[in-house]
Amino acid sequence: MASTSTHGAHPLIGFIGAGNMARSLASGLLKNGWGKNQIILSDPEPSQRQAIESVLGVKTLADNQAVAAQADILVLAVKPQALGEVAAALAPSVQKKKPLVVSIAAGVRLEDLDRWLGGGLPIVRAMPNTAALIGSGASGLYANERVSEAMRNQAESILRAVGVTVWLADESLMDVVTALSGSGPAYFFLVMETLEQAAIESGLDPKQARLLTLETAFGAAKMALEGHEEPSQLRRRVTSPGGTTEQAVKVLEQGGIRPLFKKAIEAAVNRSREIADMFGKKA
Ligand SMILES: NC(=O)C1=CN([C@@H]2O[C@H](COP(=O)(O)OP(=O)(O)OC[C@H]3O[C@@H](n4cnc5c(N)ncnc54)[C@H](OP(=O)(O)O)[C@@H]3O)[C@@H](O)[C@H]2O)C=CC1
Ligand SMILES: O=C(O)[C@@H]1CCC=N1
Repeated sequence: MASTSTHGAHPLIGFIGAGNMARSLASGLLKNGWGKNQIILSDPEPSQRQAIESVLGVKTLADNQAVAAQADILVLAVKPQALGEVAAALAPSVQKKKPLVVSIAAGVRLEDLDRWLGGGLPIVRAMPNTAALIGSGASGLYANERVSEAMRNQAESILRAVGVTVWLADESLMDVVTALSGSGPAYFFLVMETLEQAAIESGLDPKQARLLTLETAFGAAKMALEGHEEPSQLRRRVTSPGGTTEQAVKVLEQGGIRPLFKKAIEAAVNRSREIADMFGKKA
């Protein structure tokens, strides 16, 4: 096994749960110079483990405790509803090993996770998004007070392997990040679906409608990311006075696109809080 040093230069990173997110992160780490022998994953499903071993070439185990007993950094990547039970079972191992814990579970607060794990641990909470699968993710991070500067850098380097990261000033902002960038890909997919369908209904060939929709979304995102101008300014540049865009944007504004998105974000924020309360009540 790679290293026995705690948080040393070549730490061993263990993933509990080897689903989509854990695989994306492990794959991102490998592309960013981590060695295959620095990564280990546990998952109950044999076919899942076999697939990971053959695709990524990293070790997998069925036993969560065996991973937790050796990992310097332990990434918890099971579904939020499973985390209470999984974390409580890991408590003896993590209390002995004292790893840096990184949780990517949506809506599980640090305080609850720390309690399930037996208390006193350095924990970073992260909210990535599905674009981590292709290395274009965006994550919010928040650390508890036991996380040192070096540990923050370690946690950040894991999430940065699959995209950009921002540190939050307050844990409650995780709910906003979940609503914005965690759920956000779904909003853009919905807009793509809607535009494509409208173009088809206006007579365009479906394949052409798909291609033009996706390339338009990509081109707009790329221009905005280049950062030479604000998105509002870029929008104004497309909107010729008396032209076509002006009419479409007017319909969207009059239809309440801004208050509608505001309401959508608020609904997601509220649900994130509800989920946190629901899981937090579990012993
Ligand atoms: N998907 C997304 O867009 C985002 C997800 N997240 C968070 O990431 C986490 C993982 O999500 P995702 O990868 O999508 O989900 P997946 O369902 O793909 O991954 C979870 C994995 O955990 C395994 N698992 C279940 N029970 C246990 C157990 N007791 N011990 C070890 N492993 C277990 C599952 O196995 P099996 O399939 O056999 O049950 C599965 O392989 C979640 O907490 C989610 O909130 C965060 C941001 C965005
Ligand atoms: O919809 C959800 O609850 C999760 C969290 C962010 C993305 N998917």
